[in-house]
Amino acid sequence: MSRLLDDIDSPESLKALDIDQLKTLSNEIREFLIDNVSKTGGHLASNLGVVELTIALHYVYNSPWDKIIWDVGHQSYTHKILTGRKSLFPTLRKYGGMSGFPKRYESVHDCFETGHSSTSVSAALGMARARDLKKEHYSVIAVIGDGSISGGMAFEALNDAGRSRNDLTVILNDNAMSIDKNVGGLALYLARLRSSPGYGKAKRDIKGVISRIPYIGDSLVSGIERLKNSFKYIFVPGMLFEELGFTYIGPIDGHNLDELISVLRRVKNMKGPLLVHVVTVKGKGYKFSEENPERFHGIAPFDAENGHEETSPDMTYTKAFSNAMLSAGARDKRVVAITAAMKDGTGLGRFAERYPDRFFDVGIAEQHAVTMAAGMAAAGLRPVVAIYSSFLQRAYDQIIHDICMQDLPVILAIDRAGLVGEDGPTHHGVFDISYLRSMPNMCVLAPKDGQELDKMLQFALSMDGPVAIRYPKGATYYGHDAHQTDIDVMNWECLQFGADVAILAVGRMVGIALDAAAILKTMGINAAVYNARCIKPLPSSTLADILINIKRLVTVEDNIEKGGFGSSIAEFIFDNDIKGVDLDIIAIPDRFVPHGSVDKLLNKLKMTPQGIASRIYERINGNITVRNRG
Ligand SMILES: Cc1ncc(C[n+]2csc(CCOP(=O)(O)OP(=O)(O)O)c2C)c(N)n1
Ligand SMILES: CC(=O)[C@@H](O)[C@H](O)COP(=O)(O)O
Ligand SMILES: [Mg+2]
Repeated sequence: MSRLLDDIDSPESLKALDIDQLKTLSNEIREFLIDNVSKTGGHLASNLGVVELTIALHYVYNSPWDKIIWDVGHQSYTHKILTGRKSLFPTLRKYGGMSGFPKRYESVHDCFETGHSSTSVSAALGMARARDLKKEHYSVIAVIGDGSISGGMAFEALNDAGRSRNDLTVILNDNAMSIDKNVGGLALYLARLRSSPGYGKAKRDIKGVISRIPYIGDSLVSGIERLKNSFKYIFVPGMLFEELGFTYIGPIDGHNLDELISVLRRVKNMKGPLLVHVVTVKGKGYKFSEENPERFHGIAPFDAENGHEETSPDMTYTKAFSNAMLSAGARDKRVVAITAAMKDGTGLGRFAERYPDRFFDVGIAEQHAVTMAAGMAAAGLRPVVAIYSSFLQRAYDQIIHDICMQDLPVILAIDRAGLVGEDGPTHHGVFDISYLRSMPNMCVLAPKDGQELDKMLQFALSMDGPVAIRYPKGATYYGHDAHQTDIDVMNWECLQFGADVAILAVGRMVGIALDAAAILKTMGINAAVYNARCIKPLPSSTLADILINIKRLVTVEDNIEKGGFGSSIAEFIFDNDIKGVDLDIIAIPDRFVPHGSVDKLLNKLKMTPQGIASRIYERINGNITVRNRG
């Protein structure tokens, strides 16, 4: 049977449909999303929740003339379908395939790239101001979730936009969920709006609100009564958003296409900063994701019939951290755990259950999480802030100003360090070594396996200053079975002796370096391999000892080459005026790495055992121009 979806390849083709057809289309899109994401994996629940909203936006507005900005961008799949990318879904998040986030290179309809949360209102206000300065005429719409609107940047932007005279529409997609249940005062406030006993009051006060709208389309200006009757939705005065300077419209049922389209048609003609509050159900239309939106937020391939995911690895670094935190919490009552809306992603779920009083989910607020931890440390607690590497970039200044400058004992547990794979460049955690090692007082550690992670956490909790422990997404390393019970966290571990070259490897790259050394052996090259678990401070006497015997060093790290671990070795050689050393830094090159599986990306970057072995072989044999530009 033919589907309406088969003929939809642009917003124009959508506009040819009537409302009943749009409803049919929304069902077809849901089936399409479930079918495709079950095969590729991806952010299913958020996308199922915005099918009608996305249809209504493209039905009413004229993208790419009008600009639609998707906050985080993880919910942009229907937007991608409606803007001509349906056929690319089998390639979703695969190397060379379609990104899971808006990308300007993919489509003119992706007017602004996202991935990190809470950026859309700032970007939209920027576009609106540019439009007005250039005397152009188009609508700018930011679509932001109830989780993302709680982020500091979103508040800053609302504060600015609310007082501006610029025309701008913020669509608040409220599903009461971040990845987990949404937290904080704003979430409670939105819950009150949703249950809306204030409807009656709103209706009484509507006249006052309308009088504050600077301009309403011609047909409406004439009669407030007519407006009142024709708007089934509500203007609610005296609320937070109104006080900030926005005209608030809502709450609207985000799955009712008639209502959405009629509201957006009117909103399109209104002036000034507007906030349209749309209520949706995360995971809508698929039993398993409605029941369990957390699990279907970002999911690996799964069986669409029963919702079962492909099996995940037994022991990940995240699970090792989770275990280590349970033990740390039992040992020391001063240990507290903080997450910025990533409780399960960072493995803190079990700590939260076991020690609810010592667990803090602050919402999508990395800056606040870090400074709050500094406050806790200053007041005698031992805070562990677990944040993904790329999201921690948000808190760069807070780490310097609030933690390092006061030399406070805050532990940064940095998950998803290195390449994360399918989420791509917005999420790869490849900058943390560079920015953390430049901070005075900061100690930077990287475990090669789960056992070291545990020891590092214990060590960090015994320290009086800041410690960052960075570890990657995925299965822990098992290859090296000679586990030491007495790990000297501040020193490197020699895993293999060899006289021709010393490979100094960091974290996940240790196992890969050992495999590279095995390949080199078959090529007649004896490589020493060191687990460079302490990145800062460098264990200078160990490094100096290595350099007495071996003048050829290769560093291997899953961090950007500029300013990373390899750079610190170059600085050491330079600072100590050590002559005759050949240093090769194998790291992420100076460009953004696309999405794709971690294995595929490492392969492309020639950071696999074979790639590293070949590069070392060629360098030793005279061709020193080989770089990892893959
Ligand atoms: C700066 C930053 N921190 C954390 C995340 C991880 N993250 C992605 S989506 C999400 C929840 C967003 O909730 P909401 O905006 O309500 O969208 P929903 O998933 O409910 O549709 C979080 C915490 C992120 N992308 N960016
Ligand atoms: C959209 C977003 O930022 C998160 O959902 C992220 O994709 C989670 O990554 P993990 O799947 O590695 O937890
Ligand atoms: Mg939400």
